[in-house]
Amino acid sequence: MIMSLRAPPSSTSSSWSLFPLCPSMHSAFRARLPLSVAFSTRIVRCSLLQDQVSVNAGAASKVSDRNELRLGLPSKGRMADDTLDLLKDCQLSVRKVNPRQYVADIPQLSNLEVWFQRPKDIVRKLLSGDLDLGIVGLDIVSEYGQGSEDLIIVHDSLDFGDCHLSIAIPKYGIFENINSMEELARMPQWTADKPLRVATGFTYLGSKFMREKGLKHVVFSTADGALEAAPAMGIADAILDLVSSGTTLRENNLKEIEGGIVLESQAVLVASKKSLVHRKGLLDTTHEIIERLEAHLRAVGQFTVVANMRGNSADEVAQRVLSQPSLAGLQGPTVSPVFCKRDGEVVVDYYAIVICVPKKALYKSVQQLRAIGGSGVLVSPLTYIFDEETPRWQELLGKLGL
Ligand SMILES: Nc1ncnc2c1ncn2[C@@H]1O[C@H](COP(=O)(O)OP(=O)(O)OP(=O)(O)O)[C@@H](O)[C@H]1O
Ligand SMILES: O=P(O)(O)OC[C@H]1O[C@H](OP(=O)(O)OP(=O)(O)O)[C@H](O)[C@@H]1O
Ligand SMILES: [Mg+2]
Repeated sequence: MIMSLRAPPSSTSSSWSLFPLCPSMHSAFRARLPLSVAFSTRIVRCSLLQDQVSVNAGAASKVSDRNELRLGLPSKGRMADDTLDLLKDCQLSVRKVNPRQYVADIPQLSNLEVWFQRPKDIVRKLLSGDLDLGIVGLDIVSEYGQGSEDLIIVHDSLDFGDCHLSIAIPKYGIFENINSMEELARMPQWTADKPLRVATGFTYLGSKFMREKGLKHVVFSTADGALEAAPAMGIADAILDLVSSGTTLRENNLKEIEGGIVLESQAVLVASKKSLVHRKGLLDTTHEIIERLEAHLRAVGQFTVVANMRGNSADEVAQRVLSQPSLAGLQGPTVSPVFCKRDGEVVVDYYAIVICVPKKALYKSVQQLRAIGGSGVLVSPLTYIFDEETPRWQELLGKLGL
């Protein structure tokens, strides 16, 4: 059964009504089975006929007195493997005894427990104080964090899980000539009695976005996957879902529209602010994780290039190298004399230059090196670039007021 979220009468209220939505029984259920959901607290109360059911979706946010630090990682789904691969590349391999065990550790980080959880539960548990750090998509942080000030994005671009959250509508029928959010909002079809039906797993972001775009009459239905089928099944008019290659939309005769992107997302490292401030050792561990992530992620896009160059002095060679736009390196070239023996004497005819070059600019850099007399160009991958203090660490301290 699909559940539907209906906007409250007042657009400023954070309360929504949740109705079971089954095409044939929708209105009957709507009239008889109201369920009220208060998203602003972590307690979800459902009143179903006479029964009172109370579900505690997480303890009130507090810093518990446990000593171990806790990092939440996705237990399944497309992010799970990429997250473990990234940590491994940062020399932070996760040691997991067996695949069904949900707790693990990272030998390099003592006193840190790794807990495998579904991405949305990672965010919930950060808010409830049961986790301190987590790696999930920004989409999940934004949807389930609901703008909480207790969540701090420590690293905002881990370079995987790239996608965007976007509105999509059918290419056919009444939507054939609709190509922007403004046009969608102006359609006369959407009224209080017959609102635009949007299928999504992102009801918090969706309702906020629709309000911002001026769509007053909207009703959301949720499902756990394959949302792209909803319009063709007659269950929804539009969908709000993640898009990466666009293939799923195309294959289901749906299109994105101008102004319809709610959020650009990729994997992020997120932390509980309370934990960072109060939990002993967490700030140091977070610093180490940021440094390792940055060192790896900066290196991924770069090659080390070594070349020999004839010259009269290191200064003169440096001048030549710096005259080329693609050869500046990180801070400038390292230029070292190459000593060789001629007629019994040690002489310097050549200088070795070492620079870092963005992978995308490699061929251009080799051409520029040759143009200024470079030869014997050696190219090798870079594993880590540890710079001076990372800007992200300074930013984090700023956000914590430290
Ligand atoms: N098509 C996509 N391309 C890239 N990243 C995506 C895509 N879809 C989702 N993501 C990112 O991966 C995260 C996990 O997605 P999701 O929970 O859908 O995993 P999954 O592998 O599809 O498993 P599930 O079966 O639970 O849907 C999302 O929150 C989002 O950040
Ligand atoms: O733009 P694309 O590259 O086609 O990717 C988009 C699809 O990927 C995700 O679905 P997923 O594969 O996770 O399946 P699901 O709906 O079962 O979660 C997302 O929900 C879209 O359906
Ligand atoms: Mg999915």
